[in-house]
Amino acid sequence: MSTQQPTIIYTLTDEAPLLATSAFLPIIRTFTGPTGIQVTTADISVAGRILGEFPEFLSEDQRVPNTLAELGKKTLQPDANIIKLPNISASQNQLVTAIRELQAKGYKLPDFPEQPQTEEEKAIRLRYNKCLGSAVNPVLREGNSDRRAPKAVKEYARKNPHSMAEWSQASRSHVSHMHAGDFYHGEKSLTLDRARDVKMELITKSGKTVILKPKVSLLDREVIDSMFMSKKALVEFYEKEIEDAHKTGVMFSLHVKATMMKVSHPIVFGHCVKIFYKDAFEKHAKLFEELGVNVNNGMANLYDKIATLPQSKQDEIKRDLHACHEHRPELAMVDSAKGITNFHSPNDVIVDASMPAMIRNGGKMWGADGRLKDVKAVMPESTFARIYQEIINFCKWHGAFDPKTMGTVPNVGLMAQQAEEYGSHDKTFEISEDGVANITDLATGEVLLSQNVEAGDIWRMCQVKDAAIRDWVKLAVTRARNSGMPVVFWLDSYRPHEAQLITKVKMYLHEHDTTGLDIQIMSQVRAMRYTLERVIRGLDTISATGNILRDYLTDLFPIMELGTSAKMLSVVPLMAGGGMYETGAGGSAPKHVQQLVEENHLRWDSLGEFLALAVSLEDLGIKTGNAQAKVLAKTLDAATGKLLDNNKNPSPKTGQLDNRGSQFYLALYWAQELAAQTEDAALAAKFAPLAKALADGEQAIVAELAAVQGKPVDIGGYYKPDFDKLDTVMRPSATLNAALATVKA
Ligand SMILES: NC(=O)C1=CN([C@@H]2O[C@H](COP(=O)(O)OP(=O)(O)OC[C@H]3O[C@@H](n4cnc5c(N)ncnc54)[C@H](OP(=O)(O)O)[C@@H]3O)[C@@H](O)[C@H]2O)C=CC1
Ligand SMILES: O=C(O)CCC(=O)C(=O)O
Ligand SMILES: [Mg+2]
Repeated sequence: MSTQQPTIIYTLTDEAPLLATSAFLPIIRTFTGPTGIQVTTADISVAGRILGEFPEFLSEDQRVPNTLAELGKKTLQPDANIIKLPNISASQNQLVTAIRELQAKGYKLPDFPEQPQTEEEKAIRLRYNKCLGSAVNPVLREGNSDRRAPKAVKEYARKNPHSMAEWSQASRSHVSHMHAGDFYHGEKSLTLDRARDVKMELITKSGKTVILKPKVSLLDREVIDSMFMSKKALVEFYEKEIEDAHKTGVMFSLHVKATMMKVSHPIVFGHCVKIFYKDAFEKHAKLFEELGVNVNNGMANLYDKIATLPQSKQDEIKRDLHACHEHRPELAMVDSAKGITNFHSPNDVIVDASMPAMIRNGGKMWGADGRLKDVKAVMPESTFARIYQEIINFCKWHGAFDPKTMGTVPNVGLMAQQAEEYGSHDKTFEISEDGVANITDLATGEVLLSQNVEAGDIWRMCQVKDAAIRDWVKLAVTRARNSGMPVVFWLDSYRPHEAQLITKVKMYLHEHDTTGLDIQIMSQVRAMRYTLERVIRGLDTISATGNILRDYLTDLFPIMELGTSAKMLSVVPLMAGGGMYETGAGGSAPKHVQQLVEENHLRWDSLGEFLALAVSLEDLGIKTGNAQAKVLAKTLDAATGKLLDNNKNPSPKTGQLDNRGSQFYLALYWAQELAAQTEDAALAAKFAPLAKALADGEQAIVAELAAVQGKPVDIGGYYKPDFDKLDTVMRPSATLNAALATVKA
């Protein structure tokens, strides 16, 4: 990107956010056009990433560049200004479906090798693996995370509180986690004394050396961890908890993050399914192996694989699976109407969103009969699960939170430079044989960290670079200073990794003037308790956390405070000087696409996009000295405030104002704000006619947008929709389109 023109890069992602973009980009360009700010796009959708990975299989005109890699490079340049919408972190099932859709569209991609045998298949599988799970965020997040509810949004939530179910002290809901044998209990950690290249190797009991990762280059003062999850302990834990739920008559649910922990959590998930249906799996072990059933990809995989069998055999397997339910607890449902359970796919229940939803529902999840019930929430790894038990205890005692009065909990999260779990994907292994797992210095042969492991254990290495930690501490201090809020670092001195972080946090705090600031370090459970005690008193507290708690808390608190994390401001100040502005903290909500396709109503709330665009413009204004960008930012913020005040956000119900209507109101208010401001007379003059046209056309536009609803629409694909069709569907108001077209750059 050699252009001198100030540029914002807007990402094209998947599902609902992409749909919203089809309508919003033309609006953005209408407003930025006269100021010379360029808005370019970068396609990082799962379909785009697949195509970018396999150019040699495609015809010339089908080829696309590896946009994600290019955008990753851009994040390392000081002028980067990126608006990042949520993208699919694909499960294997989603990836396979996306590949099939692309193949059906004429892209001659190789099939996804589920069980690669030949070298060629293994190579293809490795390339497809790059598109699996959380494959985008670790590449782009070259900075730490600053997520908060903007003042106007918090005020709006106070005035228009969302519904919160009641909590009863008699609730039987609780969290179950391991007390031994999990990553927490087996963790070892150290800070490097100098830059080193290391390897990860397994020395088996039988005397073999298996090199699992030949080389990892580590920097001076980097923190590394070696940890493992014992398969034996995990399986025993599941047996015990499933039995406990059955005996005590409470519903069972499993909460993992198979997208972000894309190697370890599908395995953790798969063991649970196999234990739950143990009898059926034992009986059909040989057949399942022949069929290549892999329930790490959920029960959906099993049903898919047995579909090729004769009907009588299929019926027998289904009967045997059903029979297991006789002596197993009731399972929480993802979709009780369609009979989809918690075990259907590992990505269906993603802990950051699923636990807050449960807590908001008074500690309940849906049962097979379509009723809300108390539930045992199983999160095997104890490291972070304990925070949820603490908040459940709190709700049982104090009742549900009150959005009208509760304080806010912004987050400053450590995630830069593939920090912690983000960097672990290629350093996580399922151990093949009993032995010793070592992280060994390549040059000296010195064993830095060593673990005794057994076959089936999951062993992984995480790392955090010193510069990332230093930047995180700086960001926390800056946020404390700018907001006047206290900061709590959620760090547990009993956890080896966090003990290393505590030393560094204390050291780097000395680099800042912290006079008058309230900065504390507390273990996670204490931090939760302390924060909640303040929350119910209406007091605000910044949480400074590692990567996983960043993810968990930035859904948990927004969902309590605002009803959704979609309304969060989510900034990534890039360490190289640029900025990435994420929209909300939520995902891509597949249900939303279904509703659009069936009923032509898009419930997706683009408030996150509006907030992100305003800070992106402001940053551009400051860094390039473009005064008009600043005016655009200020007026957009005011327009967003007005949108909230006037309740013009989308409704989930078909027939009412949807995403497109909400965007129309934003455009109207933005144009009015621009016309009314006095800082830039040229801009005021440019947008006055648009403000008038939109105000005059309000009734017609809203009617045109409403008229299309209630009927199915065709967008030409799920993973790779047809952009022309999208344009037609997402921009159905001729009056609005004509008004926008009158503004000339
Ligand atoms: N930054 C990123 O790129 C992220 C990507 N993801 C990906 O998103 C997908 C779905 O994840 P999931 O855990 O279900 O999380 P989601 O946040 O997509 O969904 C949870 C629920 O939150 C509500 N919601 C979230 N955002 C909005 C919005 N802008 N407008 C209206 N409602 C919203 C919806 O509730 P309701 O339907 O009740 O309105 C939705 O069903 C996965 O592929 C996941 O990997 C997830 C998190 C972050
Ligand atoms: O990278 C991911 O998949 C996690 C995304 C997410 O949920 C978040 O950043 O809040
Ligand atoms: Mg999240």
